[in-house]
Amino acid sequence: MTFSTDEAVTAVAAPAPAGLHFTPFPPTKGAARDCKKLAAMHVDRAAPGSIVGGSLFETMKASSPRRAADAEHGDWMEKHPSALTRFEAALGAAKGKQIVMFLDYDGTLSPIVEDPDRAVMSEEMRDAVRRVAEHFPTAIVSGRCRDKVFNFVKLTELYYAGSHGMDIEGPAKQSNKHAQANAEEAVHYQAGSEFLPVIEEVYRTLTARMEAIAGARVEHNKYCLSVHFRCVAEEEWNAVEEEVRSVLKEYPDDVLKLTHGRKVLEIRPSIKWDKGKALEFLLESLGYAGRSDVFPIYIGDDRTDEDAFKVLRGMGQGIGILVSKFPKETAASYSLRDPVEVKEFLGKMVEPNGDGPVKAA
Ligand SMILES: O=P(O)(O)OC[C@H]1O[C@H](O[C@H]2O[C@H](CO)[C@@H](O)[C@H](O)[C@H]2O)[C@H](O)[C@@H](O)[C@@H]1O
Repeated sequence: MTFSTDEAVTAVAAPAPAGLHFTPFPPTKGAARDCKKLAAMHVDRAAPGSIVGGSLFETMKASSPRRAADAEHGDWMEKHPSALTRFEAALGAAKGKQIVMFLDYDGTLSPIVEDPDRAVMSEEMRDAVRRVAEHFPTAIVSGRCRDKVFNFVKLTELYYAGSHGMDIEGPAKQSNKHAQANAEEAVHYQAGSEFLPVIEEVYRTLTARMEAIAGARVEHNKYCLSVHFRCVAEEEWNAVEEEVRSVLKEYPDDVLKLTHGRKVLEIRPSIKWDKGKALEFLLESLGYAGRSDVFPIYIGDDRTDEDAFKVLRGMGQGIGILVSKFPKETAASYSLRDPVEVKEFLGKMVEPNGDGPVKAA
C-alpha cells in the first residue's frame, strides 16, 4: 500500500470564542502562532533520526489519515460507502424508528486547525445541527471538557458529553421536547470525579515540562488532559512522549491511562468509561435502552469515536459514520469526507420535501 501523510490543517484559524478559560495557544512562546515557526525554533533539541522506530512515530502513523492508492481507496469505500451517495440505503433501516443523533466535535462539526482554541464551527453547521435537533434527540460527544465544547456549539437544546463522555449534561427540560417525552429525570452524569485532583496535579507538572518543547501544549479538559504535538517538530515528538510517560509512571496504572488521537496524546482516568459508554448512558437516559425501534446515528472522525462505533455494531442497530478522506481501520459502516459533507448529510436528514427518516420518527 502506498501512503503519504496528510495531516495538514483544513482551515484557517478563526478568533477564539468568548468564555474559554484555558491557556492561550501556544502557552509559552509569545507571539509565534504559526506551527512552522514554532517547529523551526527548537529542531536541534532531539538527536538526529530519533524519530525512526520511536513509539510516538508509530502512534502518529496510526492516528493520521493517509492517502491510499486508488484501488486501495476504492476497496475501502466499498466497505464504508459514503453516507451521502448511499443516503437511502444508510437511512433505510431507520424508517419507522426513533433516530437519536450523536455528533463528535473536532474534525466532525469543525475542521481541524492548528490552534485548538480556534476550532470554531460555522454558522451554517450550527444551523444544520439546530435543525436536526428539532427532529431528533441530539448529543455532542467530545474529548473536550463540556463547557468548552458548549462554548463552541452554543445550542442549549442539545445533550453534551464532554471529557470523552465522562461529563454528561442534558438540556433544561423546558427546552427539550425529546426528554419530556422519554425521560423522567434531567440527564446528568459525571464519571471519575475522584480523579479531578490527580488530573490537576498532572496538568501542572506537564505544563511545566512542555515549556521546553516548542509548539507543545497541554489542554485541560477537566477529567482528562490533551497534550498537543501538531505544532511540534517531528524530531521532537519522541521528547513529548518521553515527558508524558515519565510523568505518568509516577502514578499506578489503575489511576491514569494514555490514549491518543489526531496529533494529540490523551491522559485519562483508568476507568471503563468512553464515548461508547456515554452513548449507552444517553440512550438509557432517554428511555430508549433495549428498544428495537430506536436508530442511533454516531458521526465522528477519531480513534476515540471507535468506542461508540463498536457499541453500535454490538447493538446491531443504527449506523456509525466515520469522517475521513482516507482509508482508516474503523468499526463505522459508512463514511463522510469532511465537515462539509457532515453538514450536507445533516441537511439531507431534515429536508422538508425529502423522503427521509423525518417522516418516520
Ligand atoms: O472528541 P473530539 O471533539 O473530536 O475532541 C478530540 C480532541 O479535539 C481537539 O484536538 C483536535 O482538534 C484540534 C483543533 O482542530 C487540533 O489542533 C488537534 O491537533 C486535534 O487533536 C481538542 O483540542 C482536544 O482537546 C480533544 O481531545
